[in-house]
Amino acid sequence: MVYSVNCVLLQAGLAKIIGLAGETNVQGEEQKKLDVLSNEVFIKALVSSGRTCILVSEEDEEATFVEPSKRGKYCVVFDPLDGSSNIDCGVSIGTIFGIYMIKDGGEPSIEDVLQPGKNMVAAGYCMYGSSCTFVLSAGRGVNGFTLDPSLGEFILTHPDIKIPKKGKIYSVNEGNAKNWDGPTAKYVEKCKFPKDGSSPKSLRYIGSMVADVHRTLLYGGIFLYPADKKSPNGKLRVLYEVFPMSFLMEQAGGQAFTGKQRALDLVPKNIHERSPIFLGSYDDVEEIKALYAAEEKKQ
Ligand SMILES: O=P(O)(O)OC[C@H]1O[C@](O)(COP(=O)(O)O)[C@@H](O)[C@@H]1O
Ligand SMILES: [Mg+2]
Ligand SMILES: [Mg+2]
Repeated sequence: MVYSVNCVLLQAGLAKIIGLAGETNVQGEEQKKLDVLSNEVFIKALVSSGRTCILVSEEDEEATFVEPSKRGKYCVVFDPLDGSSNIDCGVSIGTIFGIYMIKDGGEPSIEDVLQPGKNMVAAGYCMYGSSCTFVLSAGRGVNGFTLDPSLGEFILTHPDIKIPKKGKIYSVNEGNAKNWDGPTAKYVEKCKFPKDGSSPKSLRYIGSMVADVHRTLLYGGIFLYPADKKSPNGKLRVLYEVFPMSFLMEQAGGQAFTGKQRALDLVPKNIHERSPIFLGSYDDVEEIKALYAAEEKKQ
Protein backbone atom coordinates (compact mmCIF):
# COMPACT_ATOMS: atom_id res chain seq x y z
CA MET A 1 0.00 0.00 0.00
CA VAL A 2 2.75 2.45 1.00
CA TYR A 3 4.45 1.50 -2.21
CA SER A 4 1.46 2.05 -4.44
CA VAL A 5 0.72 5.52 -2.97
CA ASN A 6 4.29 6.58 -3.58
CA CYS A 7 4.27 5.25 -7.08
CA VAL A 8 1.27 7.50 -7.82
CA LEU A 9 3.22 10.47 -6.45
CA LEU A 10 6.25 9.64 -8.52
CA GLN A 11 4.26 9.24 -11.71
CA ALA A 12 2.94 12.78 -11.10
CA GLY A 13 6.42 14.07 -10.32
CA LEU A 14 7.80 12.75 -13.58
CA ALA A 15 6.10 15.49 -15.52
CA LYS A 16 7.99 18.22 -13.68
CA ILE A 17 11.34 16.90 -12.62
CA ILE A 18 14.00 16.05 -15.14
CA GLY A 19 17.70 16.80 -15.31
CA LEU A 20 20.79 16.26 -13.16
CA ALA A 21 20.94 16.79 -9.40
CA GLY A 22 24.64 17.66 -9.58
CA GLU A 23 25.73 14.82 -7.24
CA THR A 24 27.04 11.28 -7.66
CA ASN A 25 25.81 8.34 -5.58
CA VAL A 26 27.89 5.83 -3.65
CA GLN A 27 28.53 3.88 -6.84
CA GLY A 28 29.97 6.91 -8.62
CA GLU A 29 26.90 7.26 -10.85
CA GLU A 30 25.53 10.67 -11.70
CA GLN A 31 22.32 11.24 -9.73
CA LYS A 32 19.31 12.72 -11.48
CA LYS A 33 16.94 14.99 -9.59
CA LEU A 34 14.38 12.25 -9.75
CA ASP A 35 16.82 9.69 -8.23
CA VAL A 36 17.21 11.99 -5.23
CA LEU A 37 13.52 12.86 -4.97
CA SER A 38 12.28 9.31 -5.27
CA ASN A 39 14.79 8.12 -2.67
CA GLU A 40 13.52 10.73 -0.21
CA VAL A 41 9.88 9.91 -0.96
CA PHE A 42 10.35 6.18 -0.34
CA ILE A 43 12.54 6.55 2.75
CA LYS A 44 10.09 8.98 4.38
CA ALA A 45 7.03 6.88 3.57
CA LEU A 46 8.62 3.59 4.62
CA VAL A 47 9.86 5.02 7.92
CA SER A 48 6.54 6.69 8.75
CA SER A 49 4.60 3.50 7.92
CA GLY A 50 5.83 2.03 11.21
CA ARG A 51 6.26 -1.33 9.44
CA THR A 52 9.98 -1.26 8.59
CA CYS A 53 13.23 -1.61 10.50
CA ILE A 54 16.02 -1.57 7.86
CA LEU A 55 16.01 0.20 4.50
CA VAL A 56 18.64 -0.34 1.82
CA SER A 57 18.56 2.01 -1.15
CA GLU A 58 20.72 2.14 -4.24
CA GLU A 59 21.18 5.84 -3.55
CA ASP A 60 22.49 5.54 0.04
CA GLU A 61 25.91 4.20 0.93
CA GLU A 62 24.77 2.82 4.28
CA ALA A 63 21.55 1.08 5.29
CA THR A 64 19.03 3.17 7.23
CA PHE A 65 18.09 1.71 10.62
CA VAL A 66 14.66 2.92 11.65
CA GLU A 67 14.51 4.35 15.19
CA PRO A 68 12.91 1.96 17.73
CA SER A 69 9.73 4.02 18.24
CA LYS A 70 8.85 3.72 14.52
CA ARG A 71 10.13 0.20 13.97
CA GLY A 72 8.30 -2.75 12.38
CA LYS A 73 9.50 -6.17 11.26
CA TYR A 74 10.16 -5.63 7.55
CA CYS A 75 13.46 -4.82 5.81
CA VAL A 76 13.01 -3.17 2.42
CA VAL A 77 15.74 -3.15 -0.23
CA PHE A 78 15.01 -0.90 -3.19
CA ASP A 79 16.13 0.87 -6.31
CA PRO A 80 14.02 4.03 -6.01
CA LEU A 81 14.44 5.00 -9.64
CA ASP A 82 15.56 2.37 -12.12
CA GLY A 83 16.60 3.37 -15.61
CA SER A 84 17.73 6.92 -14.75
CA SER A 85 19.46 7.38 -18.10
CA ASN A 86 16.02 7.19 -19.72
CA ILE A 87 14.38 9.95 -17.64
CA ASP A 88 15.09 12.92 -19.85
CA CYS A 89 13.78 11.28 -23.02
CA GLY A 90 10.55 10.06 -21.44
CA VAL A 91 11.27 6.34 -21.85
CA SER A 92 9.85 3.93 -19.25
CA ILE A 93 11.57 3.86 -15.87
CA GLY A 94 10.55 2.31 -12.56
CA THR A 95 11.04 1.41 -8.92
CA ILE A 96 12.20 -2.07 -7.83
CA PHE A 97 11.89 -3.49 -4.32
CA GLY A 98 12.31 -6.62 -2.24
CA ILE A 99 11.17 -7.30 1.32
CA TYR A 100 12.69 -9.45 4.07
CA MET A 101 11.19 -10.04 7.50
CA ILE A 102 13.14 -10.17 10.77
CA LYS A 103 12.42 -12.81 13.38
CA ASP A 104 9.87 -11.80 16.00
CA GLY A 105 11.50 -9.89 18.84
CA GLY A 106 14.88 -9.86 17.11
CA GLU A 107 17.11 -6.76 17.14
CA PRO A 108 17.59 -5.71 13.49
CA SER A 109 21.10 -6.16 12.14
CA ILE A 110 22.63 -5.86 8.68
CA GLU A 111 22.65 -9.68 8.52
CA ASP A 112 18.87 -9.47 8.14
CA VAL A 113 19.34 -8.09 4.61
CA LEU A 114 22.52 -9.96 3.67
CA GLN A 115 20.39 -12.99 2.93
CA PRO A 116 19.74 -15.04 -0.19
CA GLY A 117 16.92 -13.76 -2.36
CA LYS A 118 14.93 -16.95 -1.79
CA ASN A 119 14.34 -15.67 1.78
CA MET A 120 12.47 -12.60 0.57
CA VAL A 121 8.82 -12.53 1.63
CA ALA A 122 7.78 -10.30 -1.26
CA ALA A 123 9.20 -8.44 -4.25
CA GLY A 124 7.92 -6.23 -7.01
CA TYR A 125 8.32 -3.21 -9.20
CA CYS A 126 6.39 -0.26 -10.46
CA MET A 127 6.89 0.87 -14.04
CA TYR A 128 6.22 4.48 -15.01
CA GLY A 129 5.48 4.21 -18.71
CA SER A 130 2.61 4.75 -21.11
CA SER A 131 0.64 3.38 -18.18
CA CYS A 132 1.75 3.01 -14.57
CA THR A 133 2.03 -0.70 -13.80
CA PHE A 134 2.64 -2.31 -10.42
CA VAL A 135 3.80 -5.96 -10.37
CA LEU A 136 3.93 -7.82 -7.07
CA SER A 137 4.61 -11.26 -5.66
CA ALA A 138 4.26 -12.26 -2.03
CA GLY A 139 5.52 -15.75 -2.82
CA ARG A 140 2.32 -17.21 -4.22
CA GLY A 141 2.39 -16.21 -7.88
CA VAL A 142 2.63 -12.82 -9.52
CA ASN A 143 -0.09 -10.23 -10.03
CA GLY A 144 -0.03 -7.04 -12.13
CA PHE A 145 -2.00 -3.88 -11.38
CA THR A 146 -2.53 -0.76 -13.51
CA LEU A 147 -3.02 2.71 -12.10
CA ASP A 148 -6.41 4.23 -12.84
CA PRO A 149 -5.53 7.94 -12.61
CA SER A 150 -9.17 8.96 -12.21
CA LEU A 151 -9.46 6.84 -9.04
CA GLY A 152 -5.85 7.17 -7.87
CA GLU A 153 -5.92 3.38 -7.30
CA PHE A 154 -4.20 0.38 -8.81
CA ILE A 155 -6.61 -2.07 -10.45
CA LEU A 156 -5.81 -5.79 -10.81
CA THR A 157 -5.39 -6.06 -14.57
CA HIS A 158 -2.94 -8.99 -14.89
CA PRO A 159 -3.92 -11.72 -12.41
CA ASP A 160 -1.58 -14.69 -11.92
CA ILE A 161 1.04 -13.79 -14.53
CA LYS A 162 2.84 -16.77 -16.07
CA ILE A 163 5.82 -16.21 -18.34
CA PRO A 164 5.71 -18.17 -21.64
CA LYS A 165 7.88 -21.31 -21.39
CA LYS A 166 9.97 -20.18 -24.35
CA GLY A 167 10.22 -16.77 -25.99
CA LYS A 168 11.17 -15.12 -29.24
CA ILE A 169 13.00 -12.09 -27.82
CA TYR A 170 16.45 -11.60 -26.29
CA SER A 171 17.42 -8.43 -24.47
CA VAL A 172 21.03 -7.40 -23.89
CA ASN A 173 23.35 -4.42 -24.36
CA GLU A 174 25.19 -5.65 -27.45
CA GLY A 175 27.54 -2.68 -27.21
CA ASN A 176 29.46 -4.72 -24.64
CA ALA A 177 29.79 -7.78 -26.93
CA LYS A 178 33.54 -7.52 -27.48
CA ASN A 179 34.09 -8.05 -23.75
CA TRP A 180 31.68 -10.98 -23.20
CA ASP A 181 32.78 -14.43 -22.10
CA GLY A 182 32.38 -17.53 -24.33
CA PRO A 183 28.97 -18.81 -23.16
CA THR A 184 27.25 -15.41 -23.40
CA ALA A 185 28.77 -14.77 -26.83
CA LYS A 186 27.70 -18.25 -28.02
CA TYR A 187 24.18 -17.81 -26.69
CA VAL A 188 23.64 -14.48 -28.45
CA GLU A 189 25.09 -15.93 -31.66
CA LYS A 190 22.51 -18.76 -31.38
CA CYS A 191 19.72 -16.21 -30.90
CA LYS A 192 20.71 -14.46 -34.12
CA PHE A 193 21.76 -17.45 -36.23
CA PRO A 194 19.99 -20.57 -34.90
CA LYS A 195 21.34 -23.80 -36.38
CA ASP A 196 18.27 -25.92 -35.59
CA GLY A 197 16.07 -24.44 -38.31
CA SER A 198 14.13 -22.22 -35.87
CA SER A 199 13.63 -18.49 -36.54
CA PRO A 200 16.11 -15.97 -35.16
CA LYS A 201 15.00 -14.22 -31.98
CA SER A 202 14.27 -10.47 -32.05
CA LEU A 203 16.49 -8.10 -30.09
CA ARG A 204 14.76 -5.61 -27.79
CA TYR A 205 16.76 -3.49 -25.33
CA ILE A 206 15.46 -0.43 -23.53
CA GLY A 207 18.20 0.03 -20.92
CA SER A 208 15.74 0.30 -18.01
CA MET A 209 15.81 -3.08 -16.29
CA VAL A 210 12.28 -2.60 -15.09
CA ALA A 211 10.95 -2.15 -18.64
CA ASP A 212 13.11 -4.89 -20.17
CA VAL A 213 12.07 -7.35 -17.45
CA HIS A 214 8.40 -6.35 -17.64
CA ARG A 215 8.33 -7.08 -21.38
CA THR A 216 10.16 -10.37 -20.78
CA LEU A 217 7.64 -11.37 -18.11
CA LEU A 218 4.64 -10.69 -20.36
CA TYR A 219 5.96 -11.73 -23.78
CA GLY A 220 8.58 -14.31 -22.80
CA GLY A 221 12.23 -14.49 -23.83
CA ILE A 222 15.40 -13.71 -21.95
CA PHE A 223 17.04 -10.66 -20.36
CA LEU A 224 20.81 -10.77 -19.97
CA TYR A 225 23.21 -8.51 -18.09
CA PRO A 226 26.30 -10.70 -18.18
CA ALA A 227 29.75 -10.29 -16.71
CA ASP A 228 32.30 -8.89 -19.11
CA LYS A 229 36.03 -8.24 -19.09
CA LYS A 230 35.49 -4.70 -17.82
CA SER A 231 32.86 -5.63 -15.20
CA PRO A 232 33.59 -9.16 -13.97
CA ASN A 233 30.58 -9.00 -11.63
CA GLY A 234 28.23 -7.51 -14.20
CA LYS A 235 26.46 -4.23 -13.51
CA LEU A 236 23.19 -4.96 -11.76
CA ARG A 237 22.94 -4.90 -8.00
CA VAL A 238 22.09 -8.13 -6.19
CA LEU A 239 19.80 -6.92 -3.41
CA TYR A 240 17.56 -4.45 -5.15
CA GLU A 241 17.75 -5.36 -8.87
CA VAL A 242 18.78 -9.01 -9.32
CA PHE A 243 16.89 -10.55 -6.37
CA PRO A 244 13.47 -8.90 -6.79
CA MET A 245 13.39 -9.59 -10.53
CA SER A 246 14.62 -13.17 -10.03
CA PHE A 247 11.96 -13.72 -7.36
CA LEU A 248 9.23 -12.52 -9.74
CA MET A 249 10.56 -14.64 -12.61
CA GLU A 250 10.56 -17.82 -10.55
CA GLN A 251 7.11 -17.06 -9.19
CA ALA A 252 5.89 -16.66 -12.78
CA GLY A 253 7.38 -20.01 -13.85
CA GLY A 254 10.64 -18.73 -15.32
CA GLN A 255 14.23 -18.98 -14.12
CA ALA A 256 17.07 -16.69 -13.04
CA PHE A 257 20.73 -17.73 -13.27
CA THR A 258 23.98 -15.90 -12.50
CA GLY A 259 26.26 -17.87 -14.85
CA LYS A 260 27.22 -20.07 -11.89
CA GLN A 261 24.11 -20.75 -9.84
CA ARG A 262 20.43 -20.07 -9.24
CA ALA A 263 20.34 -16.32 -8.60
CA LEU A 264 18.10 -16.57 -5.52
CA ASP A 265 20.68 -18.81 -3.78
CA LEU A 266 23.36 -16.10 -3.82
CA VAL A 267 24.37 -14.83 -0.39
CA PRO A 268 25.38 -11.16 -0.71
CA LYS A 269 28.35 -10.04 1.37
CA ASN A 270 27.62 -6.35 1.09
CA ILE A 271 24.54 -4.31 0.36
CA HIS A 272 25.66 -2.89 -2.99
CA GLU A 273 27.16 -6.12 -4.40
CA ARG A 274 26.67 -6.82 -8.12
CA SER A 275 26.11 -10.00 -10.09
CA PRO A 276 25.72 -11.11 -13.69
CA ILE A 277 22.13 -12.16 -14.40
CA PHE A 278 20.23 -14.16 -17.03
CA LEU A 279 16.51 -14.34 -16.44
CA GLY A 280 13.31 -15.10 -18.29
CA SER A 281 11.46 -17.99 -19.90
CA TYR A 282 12.27 -21.41 -18.44
CA ASP A 283 13.56 -22.98 -21.67
CA ASP A 284 15.61 -19.97 -22.73
CA VAL A 285 17.43 -19.80 -19.39
CA GLU A 286 17.90 -23.58 -19.56
CA GLU A 287 19.87 -23.08 -22.80
CA ILE A 288 22.28 -20.56 -21.32
CA LYS A 289 22.72 -22.74 -18.23
CA ALA A 290 23.78 -25.59 -20.52
CA LEU A 291 26.38 -23.38 -22.23
CA TYR A 292 27.89 -22.32 -18.88
CA ALA A 293 27.88 -25.94 -17.67
CA ALA A 294 29.73 -27.05 -20.84
CA GLU A 295 32.30 -24.27 -20.34
CA GLU A 296 32.86 -25.31 -16.73
CA LYS A 297 33.45 -28.92 -17.81
CA LYS A 298 36.21 -27.78 -20.19
CA GLN A 299 38.12 -26.06 -17.36
O1 LIG B 1 23.38 1.09 -20.07
P1 LIG B 1 23.62 -0.33 -19.74
O2 LIG B 1 25.03 -0.62 -19.39
O3 LIG B 1 23.08 -1.27 -20.78
O4 LIG B 1 22.81 -0.61 -18.38
C1 LIG B 1 21.44 -0.67 -18.32
C2 LIG B 1 21.04 -1.11 -16.96
O5 LIG B 1 21.43 -0.11 -16.03
C3 LIG B 1 20.34 0.28 -15.23
O6 LIG B 1 19.87 1.48 -15.72
C4 LIG B 1 20.77 0.53 -13.85
O7 LIG B 1 19.76 1.08 -13.03
P2 LIG B 1 19.80 2.56 -12.37
O8 LIG B 1 19.23 3.55 -13.32
O9 LIG B 1 18.94 2.30 -11.18
O10 LIG B 1 21.23 2.85 -12.01
C5 LIG B 1 19.29 -0.82 -15.41
O11 LIG B 1 18.01 -0.31 -15.29
C6 LIG B 1 19.56 -1.30 -16.82
O12 LIG B 1 19.23 -2.66 -17.01
MG1 LIG C 1 18.47 0.18 -11.44
MG1 LIG D 1 18.34 3.55 -9.67
